[in-house]
Amino acid sequence: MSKDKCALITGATSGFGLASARKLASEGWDLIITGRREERLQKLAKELEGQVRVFVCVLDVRDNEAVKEMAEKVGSFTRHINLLVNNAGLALGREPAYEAKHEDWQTMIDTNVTGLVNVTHAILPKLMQSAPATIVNLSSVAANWPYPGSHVYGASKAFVSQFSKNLRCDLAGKGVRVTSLEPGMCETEFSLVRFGGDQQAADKVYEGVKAMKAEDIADIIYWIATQPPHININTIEVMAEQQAWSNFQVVRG
Ligand SMILES: NC(=O)C1=CN([C@@H]2O[C@H](COP(=O)(O)OP(=O)(O)OC[C@H]3O[C@@H](n4cnc5c(N)ncnc54)[C@H](OP(=O)(O)O)[C@@H]3O)[C@@H](O)[C@H]2O)C=CC1
Ligand SMILES: O=CCS(=O)(=O)O
Repeated sequence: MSKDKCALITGATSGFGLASARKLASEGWDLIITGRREERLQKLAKELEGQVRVFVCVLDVRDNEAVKEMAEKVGSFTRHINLLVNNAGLALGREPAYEAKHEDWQTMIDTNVTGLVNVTHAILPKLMQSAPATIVNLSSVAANWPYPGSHVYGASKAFVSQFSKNLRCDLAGKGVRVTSLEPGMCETEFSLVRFGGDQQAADKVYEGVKAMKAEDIADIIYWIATQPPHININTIEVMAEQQAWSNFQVVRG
């Protein structure tokens, strides 16, 4: 069994999770990669196995029984988990609340809130046994700043940010750091998923903007995880240089 550092990444099939897997592998970290799309996980494992040990686990974070099973199974791969990247998540839709589908709201809550809680609860004992360790929770600028069409997505990320701070309170002095990472616009499959597979609508989001890339976020995650053990990065909000806040809207009668 390896004594090297080991990271568990949820949502490693795309975007931040995929880029983080590559970054961490290039730095010698063993990996537990999870997500629902098995083919992508196997392809990634093949790519990285020359560099580090990789454990593949097909997992829907919404299914708490499956999450608990995964936490059991990883015991055969590693005795320690030094980094949990709680990354699996999604937005669905950009229409106003009164046109949104209830089903989409439920899926965002089930994934971004319940899924993240499921994984944290199952893996926390292993992180504590492995201290020093780090949890990086993928929140969003949408947790901090309202915008039209963000309704449940932004609210689910506000949960992630506050949960991160509350976890910090309980874990202080126990060697497990917690960071709420709050990125703005990043070009990944995020918008493609948000717009139900409409590539044109997704491309429009990034038109004329040098958006951040998944690799930028992976570098930040790696930096957070490799701070000296006595330092906790509480929150990082990060945006593309071309993105900033806008003014209040006024609806005139
Ligand atoms: N891109 C952006 O602009 C920003 C994104 N974020 C957040 O960062 C995180 C990653 O997003 P990003 O990489 O951009 O998006 P992607 O769509 O590229 O990746 C999302 C990942 O989440 C996984 N996922 C989604 N639902 C589930 C589920 N039920 N169970 C397990 N895995 C799941 C997907 O895997 P699979 O489908 O195979 O299960 C995929 O690997 C998300 O939480 C997102 O909200 C935050 C701020 C900005
Ligand atoms: O979390 C994603 C960033 S945004 O689309 O809400 O600005």
